[in-house]
Amino acid sequence: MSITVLGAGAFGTALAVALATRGPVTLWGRNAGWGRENPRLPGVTLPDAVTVTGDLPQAARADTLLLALPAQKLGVFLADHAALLDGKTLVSTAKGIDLDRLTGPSRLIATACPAATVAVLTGPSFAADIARGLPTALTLACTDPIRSKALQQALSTPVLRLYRSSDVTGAELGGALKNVIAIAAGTVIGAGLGDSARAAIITRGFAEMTRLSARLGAQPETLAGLSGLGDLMLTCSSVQSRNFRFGHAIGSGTDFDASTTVEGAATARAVTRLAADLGEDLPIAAMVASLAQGEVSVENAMEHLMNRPLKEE
Ligand SMILES: NC(=O)c1ccc[n+]([C@@H]2O[C@H](COP(=O)([O-])OP(=O)(O)OC[C@H]3O[C@@H](n4cnc5c(N)ncnc54)[C@H](O)[C@@H]3O)[C@@H](O)[C@H]2O)c1
Ligand SMILES: O=P(O)(O)OC[C@H](O)CO
Repeated sequence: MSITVLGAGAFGTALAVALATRGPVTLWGRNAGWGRENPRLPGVTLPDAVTVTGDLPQAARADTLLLALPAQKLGVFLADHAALLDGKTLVSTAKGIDLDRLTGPSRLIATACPAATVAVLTGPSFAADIARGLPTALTLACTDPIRSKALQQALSTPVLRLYRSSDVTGAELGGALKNVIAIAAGTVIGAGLGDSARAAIITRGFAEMTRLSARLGAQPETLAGLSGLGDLMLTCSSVQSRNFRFGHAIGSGTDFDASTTVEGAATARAVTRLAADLGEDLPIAAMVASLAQGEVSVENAMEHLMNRPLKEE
């Protein structure tokens, strides 16, 4: 299997480094002139087995392409380059819901590239950890059982352990929705509301994740796995997470670099629209959408959440 990673941000670069322990990997980036150390992943020197290129037609010759672009950029990228990508095995690593189309990466791929085999690679994993070779476990979701096993074999290493799933919808929703809840958790901690409040927001946030995912066709057990609960735990508990740090900045009223990829901000807005269409009540996601757009103060948002009508768990 020949492998190219499309998208030379922190995660694409980390995946290329990890997979280079198995053989040659091509890493394509639109700005690929930074040499052997990507400023998005400082302190990591690319091994010789990684070829960096800005030539997309050449990079897309591989049969398996890992898409490591932000979710809000993926739809246009796929549409622009469908002629190069269709018919390939396309593995999305993006953790978000497209705000314009209200859909996850797998449907974006299937729409733009109907002849492609679609897979999703997701789960608790910071780029820096993967690039350092720290032990990591991920979910590889694909509905084609033969292709799924082949991908699992090809993308696993002694320190990167992939579990298979056929629930593509559940796997990608877990990864997208946990980013929204991580912003909420960061906000709680940034505002000094304490660890008990964080535990409450994570747990009630998980209830929102499973409720919406079930309405969209996901299996509950997928949400309880690495791609859902596992990634939720990681992202809500670590300052390595950009989503958590973004929330922390909101909660503490401090500045945040707007060029940082924070998937949960746009995804919260997408989730709020999806929930309205489905008649689902997702108060934490709605709160994150409002906070991220500066429409509500942290104090008012928390007061609103705490004073909703009392209910059964
Ligand atoms: N960083 C992590 O730890 C991590 C872990 C797992 C999953 N992810 C997911 O991977 C995805 C990418 O995140 P990241 O951390 O690599 O982000 P990043 O901000 O480090 O990099 C994003 C990359 O996408 C490129 N890009 C943006 N728009 C583009 C376009 N239109 N065409 C081509 N390239 C474009 C940028 O140039 C940049 O290199 C996100 O969905 C994220 O949730 C990230
Ligand atoms: O830095 P974040 O918040 O985008 O999180 C990175 C990964 O998704 C963690 O699994």
